[in-house]
Amino acid sequence: MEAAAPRGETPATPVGRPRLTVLSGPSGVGKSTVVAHLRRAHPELWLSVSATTRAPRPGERDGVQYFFVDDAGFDKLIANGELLEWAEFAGNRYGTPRGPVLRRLERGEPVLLEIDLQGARQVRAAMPDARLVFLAPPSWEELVRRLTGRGTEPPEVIERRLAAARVELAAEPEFDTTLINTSVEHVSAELLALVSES
Ligand SMILES: Nc1ncnc2c1ncn2[C@@H]1O[C@H](COP(=O)(O)OP(=O)(O)OP(=O)(O)O)[C@@H](O)[C@H]1O
Ligand SMILES: Nc1nc2c(ncn2[C@@H]2O[C@H](COP(=O)(O)O)[C@@H](O)[C@H]2O)c(=O)[nH]1
Repeated sequence: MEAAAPRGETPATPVGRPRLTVLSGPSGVGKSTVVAHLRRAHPELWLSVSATTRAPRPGERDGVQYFFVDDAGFDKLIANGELLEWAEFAGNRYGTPRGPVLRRLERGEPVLLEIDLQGARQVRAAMPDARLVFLAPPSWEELVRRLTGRGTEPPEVIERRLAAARVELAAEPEFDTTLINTSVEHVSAELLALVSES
């Protein structure tokens, strides 16, 4: 839900100004699937490409899904202040390159980030105007089915991701809006409406 500005105060985001939307939610809920569906229909919608120390999955390409870097490369990004936010998630580090995000916001273009809960919290602290959207599964059983069915992680990594998922699900009230990913088509349309509205 959107917090109303206290009486007599200007809302944090002036009407008509595009802003930063953060999509978060437990691993396997369908964030990438929903964003990919949305961007097939709206290729003009810009999604930040994160840096990560995770190894590429089959089919993933450097600079497309992620910028794949080693630990030393990630350390350098942090040391140089090049990340808007970063977090360790299930044994790997992930971070949002700061420059491209700020340049687009300065040009008045909407920005979409797909990041974990820790990152969402950092963005909220740094950019209070950001809209935080939580993507929730229809049920815990369905989340486990999706994460396992994706077939991209070994069982011990799935366990770590499910442990993180319990923490992320408990943090849902921190978000401005919750969307339930029952249907990719339906939830993509809901997300588009949120990203497009100012
Ligand atoms: N609405 C849906 N109904 C059924 N399956 C879905 C739905 N949305 C996504 N999936 C499937 O769930 C699996 C996980 O989706 P996806 O990889 O997009 O999740 P994610 O939230 O991006 O995960 P991660 O945070 O680990 O990157 C995929 O196999 C995808 O096809
Ligand atoms: N805090 C950040 N989290 C990020 C970023 N990019 C992706 N993520 C999140 O990491 C997990 C795992 O992703 P996966 O591709 O290994 O499945 C997931 O929740 C992503 O949303 C980032 O830049 N910062």
